[in-house]
Order: sequence, then structure tokens, then C-alpha cells
Amino acid sequence: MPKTSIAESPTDALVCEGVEYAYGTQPVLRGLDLRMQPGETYALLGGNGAGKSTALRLILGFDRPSAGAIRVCGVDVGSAPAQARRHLAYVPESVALYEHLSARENVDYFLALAEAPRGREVIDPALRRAALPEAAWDRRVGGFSKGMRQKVAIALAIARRTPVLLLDEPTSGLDPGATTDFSRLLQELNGEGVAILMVTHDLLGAADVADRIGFLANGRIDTEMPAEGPERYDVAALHRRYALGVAA
Ligand SMILES: Nc1ncnc2c1ncn2[C@@H]1O[C@H](COP(=O)(O)OP(=O)(O)OP(=O)(O)O)[C@@H](O)[C@H]1O
Repeated sequence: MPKTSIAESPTDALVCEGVEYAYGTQPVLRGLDLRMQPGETYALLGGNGAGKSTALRLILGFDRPSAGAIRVCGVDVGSAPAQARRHLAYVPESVALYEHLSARENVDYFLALAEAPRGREVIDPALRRAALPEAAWDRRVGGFSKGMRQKVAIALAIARRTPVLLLDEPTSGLDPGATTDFSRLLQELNGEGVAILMVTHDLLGAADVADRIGFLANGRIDTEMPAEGPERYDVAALHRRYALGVAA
């Protein structure tokens, strides 16, 4: 039986409760707790190997926690992973696309796989919002740069119109101008009620867009900072937090 919390709000977009996970004998998550509301952006930071991507895999239902529970829009990922995934769009760090298909065709194909509404009226606005130049929409993605591929993946995620968006290093292939556009897009999506969980090493980007920043160490979020004051976050303090390492 999934655990339920008395404190849970019926409007929670994403809940991770006491999540534990190990690869073989190596524990990675040791009681991860995270609760996100609709319209909120949460930046998940942490050193290399802290378990950020593992947490995303568990939320997506690709692996199962050994303890704890994960719910997406109230749906328990452990007992109904496919149903939970309908509420989730995911932009991975390395984007796998069909090389011989165009940007439009890729988005169309993946929407079909997700059994989501398709057609130009869905795909074109998403490609535009993802800032992929219109001249590239009908070109094969085989010739695309990393940043252009990332924009196709972002367009697909937007086109799905899911209430929860998971992003793994979303700005790693984007140039500074595209990163600024992307931050603006995330704020727009927040305004539309989308909850965004973003794994990133980009402290300035996180400080720019996140409502909360959590630092993953020792398998749980050991430091959490809300946005506050005109400076929002103390980025220098975040840098110092990395220097302390995972054992801090
Ligand atoms: N498939 C796997 N098999 C065994 N161990 C794994 C596997 N995937 C990840 N790990 C280990 O689990 C730990 C957490 O990895 P994870 O990729 O979740 O970290 P991360 O925080 O996303 O790291 P990074 O910032 O480097 O991307 C690491 O020690 C890693 O070596």
C-alpha cells in the first residue's frame, strides 16, 4: 500500500515521500522528500553522483524505489506508472531523436506514441515557443546541433501540455540568448500552472527561475532555499555548498 501523508494537499503536483533507492549494494537515495505545487519551479542541485538523475528516473517510473512513495498529480507511480506518466513530460540531458525525420515529424511521432493530441495547430506553436527557427522545422534533425535538438525536445514537452515537467540539465546545449529565452518560457509555463522540476548545475540559471532550490546530498535534500529578497538567492553560498561535498 502506498504511504499517504496527512499534510498532503489535493493540489500537490508532485510528491516524493521517504524515497529510497540503491544500485545493488550502493545506496543512492536515503529518504528523499519533495513536495511541489502547481505553477512552481524547483531546481534540484547536487554534486556529481548525488542521485539527481536517479530521482528523475524514479519519478518517471523507469525504476521503483525500495521504500517510500512517489505521486504525480495524486497518482501513485509505483502502482500506476503509465497513468502517472500521462501527467509528466521529460526533457532528458541527451536527447534521442529520429535522425531521418524532421523536427516537426519527430514531435508528431512522439506525440503519437504518447497518445497525445497532434497536428500542426499543436506542433507549430510548441516549436515556436521552444525558439527553434522556423527554417529548421522541416529539416532532418540529423544535421541539428545539440542546442537545436534540445529545443525539439523542449517543444515536444510543451506540446504534451502536461501539468508536470521534468528537466535534466535543460540549458546544457543552449547559448546564453537561448538560455534567457528558455528562462522566460519556464516562467510562462509556471503562469499556466505547470510544475517544473529542473536538475541543473547552472547556479545562475537556477537562481534566475526557481521558486525553491534544493541541494541533494547523502541521498536526501539536506538544504533547501526559498526565493526571498531582491537578490533572490545567495549564489556564492550555493557555490560554497558544493565545496562542502556530499558528506556535509
Ligand atoms: N545504472 C547504474 N548502475 C549502477 N550505478 C549507477 C547507475 N546509474 C547511476 N549509478 C550511480 O548512482 C549514483 C547517482 O547517479 P546519478 O546519475 O543519479 O547522479 P547525478 O546526481 O545525476 O550525477 P551528475 O550530476 O553527475 O549527472 C552514482 O554514484 C552513479 O555512479
